[in-house]
Amino acid sequence: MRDEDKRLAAEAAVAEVRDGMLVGLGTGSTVAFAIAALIARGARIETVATSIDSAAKARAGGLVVRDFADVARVDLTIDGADEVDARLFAIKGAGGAMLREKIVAAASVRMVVIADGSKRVAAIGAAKLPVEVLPFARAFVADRLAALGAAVTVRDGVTDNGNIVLDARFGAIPDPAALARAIAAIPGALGHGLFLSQVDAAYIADDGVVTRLERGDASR
Ligand SMILES: O=C[C@H](O)[C@H](O)[C@H](O)COP(=O)(O)O
Repeated sequence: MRDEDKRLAAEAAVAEVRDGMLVGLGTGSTVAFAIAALIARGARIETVATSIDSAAKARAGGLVVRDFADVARVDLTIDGADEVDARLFAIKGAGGAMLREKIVAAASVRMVVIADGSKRVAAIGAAKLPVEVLPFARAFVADRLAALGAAVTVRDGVTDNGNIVLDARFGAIPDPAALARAIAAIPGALGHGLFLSQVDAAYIADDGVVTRLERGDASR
């Protein structure tokens, strides 16, 4: 059922895609359904990808994937999330792609999140918050994150950028904007999974029913 909901959310977001667009492809199991839907539709688009994995999936289906290093503006990005709340605050990065995802989101005219209902929360903060860290700065950044109140673990492996990920568990995040600023100010912390301003809309599917949350929509 969860996979079916991921697929429904992905297809709802893909309905926003128009021929000629440059589309940002996020990363993860939900985005895989969006990539599959774009391929199945034969969409006449170009894409940029936020991970090696998403680029490979898109190219395997015949989509054009441009090098983001040559791109400054993306029309629409579709990405997953680990948690999303009614403010359209999200935590991302369980798959370690949050640094590239945030850059592509920032370059995007519109960014939509797709998720099954398990990702919808009253207030983000229970999920681990991933922080991409220059390997040189591992212990220093871990210490600073602990000083901010997190239980910190070092993730195995490296990101597509060759860096490491520290997972910071805060349990709750009463002031997400202050935390985002504090983490961004740590030298060696290259990016983190708090998305507070980037998400314009979210398609969330719960037991076969897709709900769209739109930024600025008072009915949320
Ligand atoms: O780094 C990974 C990304 O932020 C994903 O978009 C996020 O973790 C959601 O992934 P999934 O759709 O597999 O739950």
